[in-house]
Amino acid sequence: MNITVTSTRESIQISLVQLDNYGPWTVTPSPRRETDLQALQARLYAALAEFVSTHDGYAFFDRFDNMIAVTDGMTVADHKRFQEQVRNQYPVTVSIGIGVGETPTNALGAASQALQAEGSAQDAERTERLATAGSVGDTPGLLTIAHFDVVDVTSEFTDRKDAGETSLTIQRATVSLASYLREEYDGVTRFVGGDNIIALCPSLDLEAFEAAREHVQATTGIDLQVGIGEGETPHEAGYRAKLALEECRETGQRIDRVGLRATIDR
Ligand SMILES: Nc1nc2c(ncn2[C@@H]2O[C@H](COP(=O)(O)OP(=O)(O)OP(=O)(O)O)[C@@H](O)[C@H]2O)c(=O)[nH]1
Repeated sequence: MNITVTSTRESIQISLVQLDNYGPWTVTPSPRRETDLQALQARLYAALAEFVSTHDGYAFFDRFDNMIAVTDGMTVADHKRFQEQVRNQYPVTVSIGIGVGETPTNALGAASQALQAEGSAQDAERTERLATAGSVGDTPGLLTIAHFDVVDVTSEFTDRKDAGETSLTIQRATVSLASYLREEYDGVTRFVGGDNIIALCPSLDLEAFEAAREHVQATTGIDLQVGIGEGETPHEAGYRAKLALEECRETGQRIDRVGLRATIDR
């Protein structure tokens, strides 16, 4: 195990990006071909990921019609630019709730409530709303990101087991971890592809991450390893988490943390 780095963050900013009136659109004038909808959703997610990346943010596809981004430092004007980009390039528009909270769960809850106050996701009159809760664009301090993955997924699952069974196994691990971190620590946790699960967390000690790992092992039998990173932006924190995860892979330890001593040059 690596050294404990103590850091605090007073707040985190999370944006909830919601496609406007998407449900009715998918069946108007008649149900649209499913693969066309899948391609559109994938492109919109790619657009969001690339947009927040230019501001060193993080993005999660969530349910695709509702996407989440960690947008610390991004202003209302930045979000409006993304709305304009979607309007100009796609056959749909998006509304956005921006929430600032003391914990990831609080921030996402605040973003949700701000957006819900603007009207229903299936209200044809609610178009391109941008609602805020808290001091947007002003979240100084350090952010914590934990990047989990399944130990040896390739040799234990991908190369040996039925792909359907493997997928369900990863989903079970995700639900177990996400529920635990939300209930215990107000974390927001999402599957990001492969065997990777990323958690936005308050500043926690290493014992908390070990407890989360043990919970997943006890409830699903899945052995997770986790890299934890801190930084002033989601990218910085997430990149350090990746460096820490690499350390786990090299050493065989299950938890590693990379603090600010690791400089980020990419
Ligand atoms: N989104 C995302 N996917 C990744 C990342 N790293 C690996 N993957 C995906 O996860 C899959 C498994 O890769 P690994 O986790 O390296 O494989 P492993 O067999 O579990 O090996 P160890 O992690 O060393 O235990 C790959 O096929 C990739 O699709 C990452 O940083 N982000």
